[in-house]
Amino acid sequence: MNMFQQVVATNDNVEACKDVNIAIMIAGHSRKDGLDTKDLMSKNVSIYKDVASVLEQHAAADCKVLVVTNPANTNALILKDFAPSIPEKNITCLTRLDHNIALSLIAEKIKVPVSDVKNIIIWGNHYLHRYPDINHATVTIKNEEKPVKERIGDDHWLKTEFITNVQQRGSALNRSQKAKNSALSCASAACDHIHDWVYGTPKGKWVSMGVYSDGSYGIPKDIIHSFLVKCEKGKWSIVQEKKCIQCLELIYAMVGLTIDALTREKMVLAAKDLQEEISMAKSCLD
Ligand SMILES: NC(=O)c1ccc[n+]([C@@H]2O[C@H](COP(=O)([O-])OP(=O)(O)OC[C@H]3O[C@@H](n4cnc5c(N)ncnc54)[C@H](O)[C@@H]3O)[C@@H](O)[C@H]2O)c1
Repeated sequence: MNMFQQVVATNDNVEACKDVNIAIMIAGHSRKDGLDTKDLMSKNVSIYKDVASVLEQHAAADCKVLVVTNPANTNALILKDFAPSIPEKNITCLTRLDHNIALSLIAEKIKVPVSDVKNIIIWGNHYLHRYPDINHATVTIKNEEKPVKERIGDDHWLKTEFITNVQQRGSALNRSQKAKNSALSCASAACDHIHDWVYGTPKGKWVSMGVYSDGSYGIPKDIIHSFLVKCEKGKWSIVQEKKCIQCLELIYAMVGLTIDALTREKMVLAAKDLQEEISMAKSCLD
């Protein structure tokens, strides 16, 4: 059944937010407007402060929010601060574009379709220090699932060119396509984010989403940080770090992921970068 009914184009925030179940927030300025970081931030966080209360008052009670506008993690946090009655679980930001870029670079390197690669993680902020972690990623070739690291076998490339490419690909797209910038791949990533959030992620597969930190992996609490999540029945949950659990009376099992020293170092850097960005954003609102 085709659920699409109509498009309403409006510059009235109340009309735009009325009864919406899914809000994809793309309003704002981008670097192509020639703004420096502080000016861009100041303009965009003010937009998010203003729109937060409109969304809180007029959107559907269960509205799922995806913030795309940069600085995406921080705008999402500002939106939450100024819309306190929207549940934390309902406010997210887009890091799926970085996730998709990382998948495609790996697929290109191994020469397989992107759909054969899974479980890359983007940690941190949708900005300079976002960190693509391939330690748990796998590629399936002829029905055989193997670690990406093993298939690539070029540790130097993974630790250098690959990381830099993921971190800089968005701005490279902006430079190369000028006015069109990364809009199409960004739109496609936003669809992926909402699709998986609403319909769920397949068993054994996770995706990257900017979500409220509960302190998992030692990431500071109460910031919006990119984690690996799985989604089920319209809800996301963070895939947890390796720990020992009691599964039967006297039987213990190790579940979750292990984090290596390099990833831990990059995660700390990404979280620090994000906390500095949040302080700068809050100073713009004072
Ligand atoms: N998170 C990501 O992965 C990702 C990827 C690409 C772009 N982005 C960001 O998304 C944002 C949008 O990018 P774009 O290329 O579509 O920019 P754009 O300039 O083409 O579109 C932004 C739109 O927002 C509108 N706008 C400006 N102020 C507004 C306000 N106060 N209320 C309502 N609308 C307003 C503008 O008129 C414009 O139409 C930028 O901040 C960009 O950096 C994020």
